[in-house]
Amino acid sequence: MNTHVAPGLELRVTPRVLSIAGTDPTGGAGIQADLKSIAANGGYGMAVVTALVAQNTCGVRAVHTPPVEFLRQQLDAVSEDVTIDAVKIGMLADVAVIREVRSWLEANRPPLVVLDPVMVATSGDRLLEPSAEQALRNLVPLVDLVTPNLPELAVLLGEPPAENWSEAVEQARRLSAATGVTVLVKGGHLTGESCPDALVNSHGLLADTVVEFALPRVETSNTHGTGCSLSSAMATVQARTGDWADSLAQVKAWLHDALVHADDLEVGAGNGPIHHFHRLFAGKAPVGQEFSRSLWQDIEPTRTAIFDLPFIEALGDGTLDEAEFSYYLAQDALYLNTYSRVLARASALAPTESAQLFWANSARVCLEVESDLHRTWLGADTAPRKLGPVTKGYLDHLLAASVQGSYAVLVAAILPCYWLYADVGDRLHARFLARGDGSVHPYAAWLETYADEGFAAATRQAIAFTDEAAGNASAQERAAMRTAFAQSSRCELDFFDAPRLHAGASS
Ligand SMILES: Nc1ncnc2c1ncn2[C@@H]1O[C@H](COP(=O)(O)OP(=O)(O)OP(=O)(O)O)[C@@H](O)[C@H]1O
Ligand SMILES: Cc1ncc(CO)c(N)n1
Repeated sequence: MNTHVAPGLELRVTPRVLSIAGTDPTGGAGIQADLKSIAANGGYGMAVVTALVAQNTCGVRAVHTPPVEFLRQQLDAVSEDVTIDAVKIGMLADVAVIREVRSWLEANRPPLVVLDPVMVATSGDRLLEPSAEQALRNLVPLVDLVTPNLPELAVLLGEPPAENWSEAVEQARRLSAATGVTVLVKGGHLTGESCPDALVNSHGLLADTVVEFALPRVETSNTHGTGCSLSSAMATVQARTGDWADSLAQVKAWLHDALVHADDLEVGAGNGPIHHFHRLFAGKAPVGQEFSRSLWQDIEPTRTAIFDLPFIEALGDGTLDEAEFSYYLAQDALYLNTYSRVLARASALAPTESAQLFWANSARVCLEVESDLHRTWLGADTAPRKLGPVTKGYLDHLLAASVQGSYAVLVAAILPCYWLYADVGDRLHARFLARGDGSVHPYAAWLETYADEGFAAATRQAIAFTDEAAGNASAQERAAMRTAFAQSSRCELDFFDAPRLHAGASS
């Protein structure tokens, strides 16, 4: 089962994101901001320092650029050990640094690279030698997304700065056309009530589209590091969602609130930092992975009970009675038909396009791929099957969740169907391989369907969408999600036990 949104991109719930940038000892910009931004957006942050900057909220005092050999040692130390899902590149200081990062990128291209073409700090101080501008221009075609502010956009094009938003978007179009790279043009430097950003594309499927997001401009002078924070957040969220527009919508909303709470921090006398962890400090419920992890912990007894079932034991070692397996599969075929409609309902309720696409695709794949297995196994046996009592109970629960209208509760009800099957498939398959006796497993096709990496990837996405929904849900809704998840898990347990109880009665 393959439900990836963007082909070739391995989406991860907790992406491993590397920032290659300069430092800010006051913690508001550069690498320090990147690490906070990556973590605040659910990633695992790593950092390679290009330059040490003696700066604070008022300005830059000095820059020390270590030898590029040492930069390369840092880059290699990370990439020879860790799989990097996304890279954000910030301050590059001079030509030698750009050359070294470029050479490393050419040898170790991670799937996702975001370039923030840092040239000048919020304070007006230069962070890139003017002689390095051409080298930076030449780096742009190597990346996936470039995030210039208006003066940087002008320098990259060798044109005067845009004076208004429509000129800026036109310039972004020209940069995208010249480089083949998606441009995130930022309106932070304009004035006016609204603060627009736009994703501009000139190539591929999205050719000539401009996706614009504007949020109200926040009345604050504490905007130090917004550009750094935006670009590293984009790298992180994109590695999880695979959709630039969805990523920008999420990141923009987060950044807006980080600006709203910036004044609370009272850091420095100049342009202070934004509040990266405003959501955590606001005492909001667990977001990101924490919520789904706690769901999984809640159902520990149910998971243990599943692995203790005679049905699962026998399915794993291949000794399962064929009549019981046939009963199970026939009930599962009935189940999957309605389940597919429940997935389609999740798609209809989904708050973002990437979620909508994921659930719609899941509805299709579940009918196609899984019912293939059933057709093959059940063969010409087309005798009408009666809905067993456990199957009916499970479907009633899912249908109830799908009609009561909460997307969050519905996805929580759906999730055990992914997660428990991925877990059972993985463990039983590993157990079979560990036996290593070369025997043919009678239920190998079943094990392979659920131990498959594609199914695991889909499960990770379903988990991420559930966490995302939890992050936007009220405390009451999250409690209902917990109940729905636990209830579906018990249904899964009963479903695996049903053949033992009912196979003889009606198959
Ligand atoms: N006052 C504000 N209110 C709301 N959003 C803002 C404000 N200032 C900047 N932004 C947003 O912050 C992000 C960074 O934009 P900006 O154009 O300031 O980039 P930058 O100049 O690279 O940032 P930096 O200040 O780190 O140098 C954009 O998403 C922009 O829309
Ligand atoms: C190190 C560093 N990178 C980027 C910026 C831009 O804000 C900054 N001030 N410092």
